[in-house]
Amino acid sequence: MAGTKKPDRSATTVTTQEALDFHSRGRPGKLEIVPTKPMTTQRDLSLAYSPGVAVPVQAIADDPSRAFDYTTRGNMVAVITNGTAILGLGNLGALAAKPVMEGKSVLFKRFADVDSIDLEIETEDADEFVNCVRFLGPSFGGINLEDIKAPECFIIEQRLREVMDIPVFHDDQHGTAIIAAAGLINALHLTGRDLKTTKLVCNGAGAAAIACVELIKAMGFAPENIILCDTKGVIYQGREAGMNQWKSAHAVKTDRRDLAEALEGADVFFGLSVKGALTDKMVASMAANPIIFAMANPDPEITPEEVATIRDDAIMATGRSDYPNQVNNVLGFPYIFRGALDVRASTINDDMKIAAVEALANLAREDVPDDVAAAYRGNRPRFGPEYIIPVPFDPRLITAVPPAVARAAMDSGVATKPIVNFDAYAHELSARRDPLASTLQRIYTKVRRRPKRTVFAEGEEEQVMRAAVAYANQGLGTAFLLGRDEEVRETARSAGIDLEREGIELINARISRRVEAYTDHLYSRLQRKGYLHRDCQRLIKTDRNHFAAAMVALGDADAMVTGITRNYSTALEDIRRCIDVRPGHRVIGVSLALCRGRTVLVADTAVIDMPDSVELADIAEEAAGMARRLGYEPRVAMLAYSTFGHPTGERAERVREAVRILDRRRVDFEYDGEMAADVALNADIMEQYPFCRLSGTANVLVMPAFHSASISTKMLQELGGSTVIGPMLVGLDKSVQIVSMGAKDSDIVNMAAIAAYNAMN
Ligand SMILES: NC(=O)C1=CN([C@@H]2O[C@H](COP(=O)(O)OP(=O)(O)OC[C@H]3O[C@@H](n4cnc5c(N)ncnc54)[C@H](OP(=O)(O)O)[C@@H]3O)[C@@H](O)[C@H]2O)C=CC1
Ligand SMILES: CC(=O)C(=O)O
Ligand SMILES: [Mg+2]
Repeated sequence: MAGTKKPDRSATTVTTQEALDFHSRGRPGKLEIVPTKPMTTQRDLSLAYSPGVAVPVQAIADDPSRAFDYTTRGNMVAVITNGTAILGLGNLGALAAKPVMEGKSVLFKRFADVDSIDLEIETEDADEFVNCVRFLGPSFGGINLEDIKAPECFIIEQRLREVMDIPVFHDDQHGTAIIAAAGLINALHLTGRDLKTTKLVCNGAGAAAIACVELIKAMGFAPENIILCDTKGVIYQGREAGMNQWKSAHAVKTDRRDLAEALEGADVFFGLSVKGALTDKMVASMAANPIIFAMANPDPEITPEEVATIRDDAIMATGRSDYPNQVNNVLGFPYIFRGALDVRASTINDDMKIAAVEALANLAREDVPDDVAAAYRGNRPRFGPEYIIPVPFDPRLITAVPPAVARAAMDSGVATKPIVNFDAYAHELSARRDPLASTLQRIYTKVRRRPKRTVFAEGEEEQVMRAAVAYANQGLGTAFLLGRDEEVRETARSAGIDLEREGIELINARISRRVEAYTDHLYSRLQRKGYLHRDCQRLIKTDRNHFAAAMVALGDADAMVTGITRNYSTALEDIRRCIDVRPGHRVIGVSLALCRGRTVLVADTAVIDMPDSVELADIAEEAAGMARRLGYEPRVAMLAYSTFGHPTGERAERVREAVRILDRRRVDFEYDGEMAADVALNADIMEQYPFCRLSGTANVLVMPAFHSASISTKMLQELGGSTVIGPMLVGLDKSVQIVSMGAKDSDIVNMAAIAAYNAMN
């Protein structure tokens, strides 16, 4: 059997500094609350607050189910902890747990569009905890308990389930059990084992471990074949030290007394304890084709590398995202709550959990279609020892797990609002995916498969260094940092950035062996534009953009990113001296904007000031090409202040002429215009023009001029809360991206990834 010899760690570990910066940058933490209704006028105030608010108040008082229509309750889950078992870090208190809880809330939103808020409760007393939570029911559609240690977690969950009429779900218990069970079913299948005769040892007898063992027993595992261990060794019948009723329920008759003895000849190891608990010797003593799920976080009981040095017949899983087979409850809680909320389930019962197990296990056995393959690092995964469970970024999860959970809730009688049309429900679920994140994910994945050498022209800047490190760390390729050695190293030292790592190369233009070749290249292009050879040499030696662009022009780098120290047009001028326009193309800027779940490309946001009709048609073609490269089938709206001839005017006529040019060119994408932005983006308004040739609302907006493009994208960003990426430069013969001045390291990495991606297209 293929073993775990080469764990894929291409998106490798982050540094301590990166983790702290990520959390402190901008608004501290990972969450903010954003209103969903306007609150700008006296009327808004009257509706949202007094007197208008009294109307839904009365409606809810008359019929409590109306709270789901008039408040956030139906889509809101509280993530609640007391911090007594934070990951595998132990009892570090409620406050220290907050980053994990904020993280869980963000994952709820990111993966399943469930709104969520974290609540940290400062007590270790189960009664106090229960009393604190039990009265919060009206605020939420569900309660996700997190990182509360055993045995208190069992008492707390049980009591809350009894007194609350919404789902109460301890994620570390049931989320973990569901994912581990799904992975186990597939691992047993791959190793030809029968559930009823397999021998399993679980290290840890806390929240996660007890729930895992209970679930697999419910699925048919023989109780006598499961041995639980804790800090005191094997939990055997008659043991007294460190016991409680939940451990006792799983005590077995055995002479084995410690983990090493328990594991001799065992088929399966479940680690839900602490880092390093499993030794080489123990792994060696297990049966042939052992199944090892080392699930402690952040560091597993044993690493895949360690197992690979001992044997090559193991199926290995961890809780981490940087190895294959991530058995982590992130695959469960967002989707389980999505399904439960969508049918307004009163609880999450065993049928719903088992439905989730089956949905996850089956998904891993399905062929991975092209558009989904992008969610996976490396090669397209195929069901096997290194792929027993889907990855969290698999976009199929949202349409696979919630419907299964919802159906099970309906069948088991706990759904108060059954789903009538499951096809329509599947569409609704797809629309909840974050399209921009999927686009970026696809770009990152493709680049990881064919890593590129990208030159970061402004290598002396701190955020550029961070971006270069992230670029290399994420397996996107080699990052060339351009700058004077001493300056670069000094800045890195004082900022605590470690540049001495694989994938980072410092390049000093002044002493580079390639200065002559780059100078000759530049001179051949500029000699008839008033430049002497020595002028070109000075530009190459002293100007980072010229040197970097020459590197790309002569094939010493695949892609380039610049822009934080120089304005866009100056940087573009520098680059154009070294790099041609791609034959038959035009250089423009395209911005990608995500607003309220919709993604649109806007062009030209960077280059042509006042385009004429031919230029507008060219912009439409370039933008449509970019849309296709990013995975969108373009529907291009040629925008103006007027719609299909009304009102008339000189600029509108230019846009109309551009449409006629596109007609004559017989381009192979949908386009129409001129039209106003609301016609392009609002299906109801577009319907008033039944002759419009767009088959749906536009996803590419060609603006009548640079100023309207730039102004509208910036307004979208600042006032509309949109995420805007770009302008992305298209039409050059080599791949270059220019970020905006003062861009953050994360923006720079995204643009570097886009540059690397364009370099392969
Ligand atoms: N991959 C995933 O999705 C998840 C992973 N986990 C991981 O599981 C682990 C436990 O979490 P949780 O159940 O919530 O915590 P709990 O505090 O409820 O349980 C911890 C258990 O681990 C046992 N333990 C601690 N150290 C050792 C050791 N050296 N040898 C054997 N047993 C040990 C404890 O034993 P004793 O009873 O004697 O104190 C206890 O039974 C953590 O590392 C956590 O990150 C948890 C949830 C999800
Ligand atoms: C993943 C998780 O919830 C934990 O390790 O606690
Ligand atoms: Mg947890």
